[in-house]
Amino acid sequence: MTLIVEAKQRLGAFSLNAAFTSERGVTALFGRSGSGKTSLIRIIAGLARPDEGRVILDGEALTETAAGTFVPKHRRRFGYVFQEARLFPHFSVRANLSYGRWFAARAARGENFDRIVDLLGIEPLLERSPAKLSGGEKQRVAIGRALLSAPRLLLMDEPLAALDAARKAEILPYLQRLRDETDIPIVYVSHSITEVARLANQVVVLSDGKVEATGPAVDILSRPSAAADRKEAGSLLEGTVESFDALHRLSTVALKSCQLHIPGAALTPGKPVRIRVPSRDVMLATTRPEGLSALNILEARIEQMSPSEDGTVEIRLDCGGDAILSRITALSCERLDLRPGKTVFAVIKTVALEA
Ligand SMILES: Nc1ncnc2c1ncn2[C@@H]1O[C@H](COP(=O)(O)OP(=O)(O)OP(=O)(O)O)[C@@H](O)[C@H]1O
Repeated sequence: MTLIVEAKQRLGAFSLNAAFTSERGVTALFGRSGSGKTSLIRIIAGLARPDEGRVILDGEALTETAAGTFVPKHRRRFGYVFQEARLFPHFSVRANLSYGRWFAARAARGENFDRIVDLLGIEPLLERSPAKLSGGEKQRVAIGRALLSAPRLLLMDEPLAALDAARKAEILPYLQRLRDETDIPIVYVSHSITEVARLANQVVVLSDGKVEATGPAVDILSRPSAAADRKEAGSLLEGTVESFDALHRLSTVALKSCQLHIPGAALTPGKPVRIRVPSRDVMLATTRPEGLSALNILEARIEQMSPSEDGTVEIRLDCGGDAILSRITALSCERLDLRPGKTVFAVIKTVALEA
């Protein structure tokens, strides 16, 4: 799959001028409120025409202003999931799902139903009415309905934004399965770094209508500028689960050349995982600390130090090939005489890790 998007559009005082290409998996359109994410996804969907630009999916021009091409929304065979589920209130869940299937190309109907119901865990909900579903359950049904239309591309605009943290956590694993077990490409709009870190293969960062950065999620999200909110800044690491200690509910994850211990969820040995390490949860020591409750103490080399005006310094560490960010005060930097090239020990609060 190759999706090429180029779009210029004036919307009142706002001007969108963005282009990206995506190859597979989940492409996240990420940026703060008002950066142009929804305007761009509307152009991809065929809900809006750009003043200038093109949307090409696998060589087929769906929008191409230079040639006067514009395939209307309903003929693009895309699936949509919005912030609110928009289910038909008088239909059961099963009937809502069948509505999606009705739009599928004839060949794609039928065999998919059970697989999608199973993928999203909605079998027990089939005979209920939408009014009797939680927000998270509704959203899973909406995703199922979109999938049953056998879309060539799935567009998701802040699908978790209306849900509380517990419901978000409940849905994220289903979205990961969707990414890993189907081959439908997804364009996913979000302003949440946590969601993007969990789901995205590729990230397109939008800022004031323009593409500020684009590339693999692991590269883009580990940049200090990726986080709109300083509290969210951190690094994204990829590793493989080595083992799970059931007694202590602790998983061991192998990174490039070191290990991290992660509490909580039973991770499956052999599986790839992502771990986000917020920079404010990484402390530094110049000698290996002893008698400390932290389980993750990694030897690292200081690569780069970027002081901020607020009296803190962001320090980029090389931990045996993996980049980890730490934010500490300028005073601590001075006291520890930190500088690029120096060997330090990164103390990472284990509870802060999420796979
Ligand atoms: N039809 C329009 N006329 C004038 N201005 C518009 C129109 N549509 C969008 N805008 C403006 O364009 C900018 C980008 O809006 P857009 O909804 O694309 O941002 P967003 O990144 O999706 O934001 P959010 O996360 O808040 O939904 C905003 O400043 C918005 O006010």
